[in-house]
Amino acid sequence: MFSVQTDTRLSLFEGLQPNELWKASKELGFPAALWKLPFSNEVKLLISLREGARKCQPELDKLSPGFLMAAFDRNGGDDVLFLEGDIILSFAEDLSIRQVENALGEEHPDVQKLVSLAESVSADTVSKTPVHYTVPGGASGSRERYERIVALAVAAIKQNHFKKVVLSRTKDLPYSDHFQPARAFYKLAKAYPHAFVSLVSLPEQNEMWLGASPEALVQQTSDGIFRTMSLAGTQKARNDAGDLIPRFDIRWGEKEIGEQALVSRYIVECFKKIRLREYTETGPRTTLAGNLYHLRTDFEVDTRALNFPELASVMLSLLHPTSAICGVPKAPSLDFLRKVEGYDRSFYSGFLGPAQVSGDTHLFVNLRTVRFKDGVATFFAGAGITEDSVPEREWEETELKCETLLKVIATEL
Ligand SMILES: C=C(O[C@H]1C=CC=C(C(=O)O)[C@@H]1O)C(=O)O
Repeated sequence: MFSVQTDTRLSLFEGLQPNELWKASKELGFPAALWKLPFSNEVKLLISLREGARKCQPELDKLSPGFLMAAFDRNGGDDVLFLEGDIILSFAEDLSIRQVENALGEEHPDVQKLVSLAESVSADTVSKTPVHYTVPGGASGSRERYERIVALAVAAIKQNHFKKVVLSRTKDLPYSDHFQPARAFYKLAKAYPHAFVSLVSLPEQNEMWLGASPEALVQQTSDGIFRTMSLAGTQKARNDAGDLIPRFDIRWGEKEIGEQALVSRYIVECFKKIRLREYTETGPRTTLAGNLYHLRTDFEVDTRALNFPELASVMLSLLHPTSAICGVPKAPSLDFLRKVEGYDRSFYSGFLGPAQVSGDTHLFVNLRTVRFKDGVATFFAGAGITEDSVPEREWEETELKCETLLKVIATEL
């Protein structure tokens, strides 16, 4: 187990706001991550006082506190990015600092540099002129391609190549120099209390990722409880008047029930592979994720009772990529994606989240996410294709998924 002398004095950081520290770390080229766990008001900011994120294997029980970020396609186990938790700050809802974990100490020159730059970033630099952007609707060039590959996938499923594949697409929009990522993060965190909201800056890649994920991949808390979930099946959560449809009025069709059952079965198969029978399974239940409802089943294991502390690492390597983002069976559906999807998903549908922060690990699937790079905001969304899929509806589903973020941050771009 890792042990570092951690400085927990508030003094140096007192009065600083997350957006000031965010901007300072970006300017200094330090990788950083800002996040909020589902149903929590506490926001955490992790800053890695190093030139880049290091690469590692996600052996969760052996890691020091940090933030992991993995691409969708790990090519049989490629390393994942690890943002070292040199400084981890916890902010209350009123943005005051609740806790500081500073592994380098207040005297460290990079810590001093960061704090003095953050102090000089005045909150008044926030642009007062709102940049309005009308989200374009209707058909785009890529709609045709997407619907064509959905039709191809349905044909492949009917020919028994696989049972399900999750096909994704992107949507590009420009963003202006006035764009304030930390402000967009707070808007999302407020709009989606149930989601894992995160903002990650990767200076080496010259990109930022903002997202509101509804799907936990692997969680392990300091009391030894391991959790994962199967999440699939999608329906609009609001009627045409914009009112939330009550959860209990939601009815699911055969397509969605089957699609989600495949994900649950996949998780159970992973447990079987390691001969683990002592898990609880709750669901499926209808769960809200932004502007959408999904079907969700929760799985839980007491790793202490089983004396199995490495379960989270083992399950991570078995689960990713799950059938909620790849397909069933995994190998032929992944092969189909690599050949047909036609673009690099990068970190979309990979996983990300804090590892060993206060003894807890919370890794989420990188869904409902947008990448900011070179003036282009790229939204990513996918839909589970089964033999009952209708290409037009799947496209519309991906539009709804893009809207999860767009609705909240369009005026910020
Ligand atoms: C692949 C995505 O969502 C997954 C998670 C929930 C429901 C899904 C679905 O209904 O297809 C997807 O499996 C995405 O948001 O890009």
